[in-house]
Amino acid sequence: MIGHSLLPERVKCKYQLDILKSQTARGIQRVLCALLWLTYPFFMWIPLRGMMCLLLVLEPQLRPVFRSSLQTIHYMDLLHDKPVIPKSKAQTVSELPDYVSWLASGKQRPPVLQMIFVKTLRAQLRSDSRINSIRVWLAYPFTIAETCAEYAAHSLADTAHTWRSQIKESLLFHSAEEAQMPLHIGIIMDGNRRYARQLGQHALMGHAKGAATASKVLEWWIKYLPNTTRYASPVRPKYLTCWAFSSENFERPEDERDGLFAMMVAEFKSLAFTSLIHLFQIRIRFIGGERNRFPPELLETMDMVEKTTSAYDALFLQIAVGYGGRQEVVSAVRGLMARGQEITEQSIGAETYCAQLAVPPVNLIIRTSERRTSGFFLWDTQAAELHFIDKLWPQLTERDWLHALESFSTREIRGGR
Ligand SMILES: CC(C)=CCC/C(C)=C/CC/C(C)=C/COP(=O)(O)OP(=O)(O)O
Repeated sequence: MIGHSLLPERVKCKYQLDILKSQTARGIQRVLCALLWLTYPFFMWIPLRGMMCLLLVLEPQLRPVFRSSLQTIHYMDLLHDKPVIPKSKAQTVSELPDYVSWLASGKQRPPVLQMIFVKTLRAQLRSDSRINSIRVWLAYPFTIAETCAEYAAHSLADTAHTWRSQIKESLLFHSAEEAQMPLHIGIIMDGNRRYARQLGQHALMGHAKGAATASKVLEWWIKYLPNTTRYASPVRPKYLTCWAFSSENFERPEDERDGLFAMMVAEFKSLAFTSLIHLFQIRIRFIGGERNRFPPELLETMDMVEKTTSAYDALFLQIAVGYGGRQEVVSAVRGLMARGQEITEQSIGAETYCAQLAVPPVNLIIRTSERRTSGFFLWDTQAAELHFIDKLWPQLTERDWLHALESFSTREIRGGR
């Protein structure tokens, strides 16, 4: 429990995370939860709606107890002991179903019982008469059956998917020669809003799903890194850069922008407490400009994450926020002019974010949903290979990631020679 030891004492005792260490306590906890969820519809006759809404609001706080994973810290604002909820103007009762969807759109698929609860509650919140409430109650067994069937189908699909990936992985990485792998991968995450729009949801729901995909990508990056745990040859540092927020994104509607800021705070804090980061000694750094346009809380969080991982040097994760390719070149040139230095290819090249952080130029850019680079590492991508995926970012799968690596491994890279 690496992440657990990093949590502040105040948080550890308040959220009783140590209960998760005991198998028996966890078992009892689960039985109690199951009893609660199963008996809850029978209390329908009592005006429980208010209490259920309260439960919903408390849910992010209860999540650490219900979920046996430190990923739960994901939505917690650890510094202030409160759940992180995307800000939306005047949250009224009529908007609660959206909030329910947001809760259900966490990083991982919620446990089956919780899902049944969310579905029933959503139907109840929509029911405007006693007759409709009774209908929801009568439909309860069907909701259970439907959700269980959905979960079974998902588990089967997941198993098939894992097998497929494992076969593909063994073909790629266990061949006689070592596969040609990119040293530095750059990712442009695109399509979150379109994904939400397709589902008739708020843009922030798309971003929440996008953030979940970003953490899966981190896992895949590590999982398929050759020369780490599986290979005997010496470990070479590897680099991953994710473009999370561009200079243009500042112009998004206020509620979306503020929601994105809140989500980034939660995501970045969660990164600092993710075991993977500490196990694989990943150093996290933020690149980009226009820091004065970010809220102080986000700046503090970025600072905290950089400090927490500053001693690591095995793998390097760069997160671009407030980044624009032209802005990067302009600020490099301005820096040179301010110091009275000559403007040459070499001098500009030495001023880019990559050069400043001693990160090699990008070898592979992966972008979803669009076929352009939008100025991503304008200066440092001259020799980069491009891989476009015709899917929206939240739809990216492990198979797509493997396919990108496989495609890179088969390219003939001559670097202009
Ligand atoms: C840990 C980590 C890296 C977290 C990042 C959080 C995250 C997912 C940020 C992405 C935000 C963004 C502007 C995506 C682009 O989709 P879009 O809104 O432009 O979608 P559209 O093309 O459909 O409009």
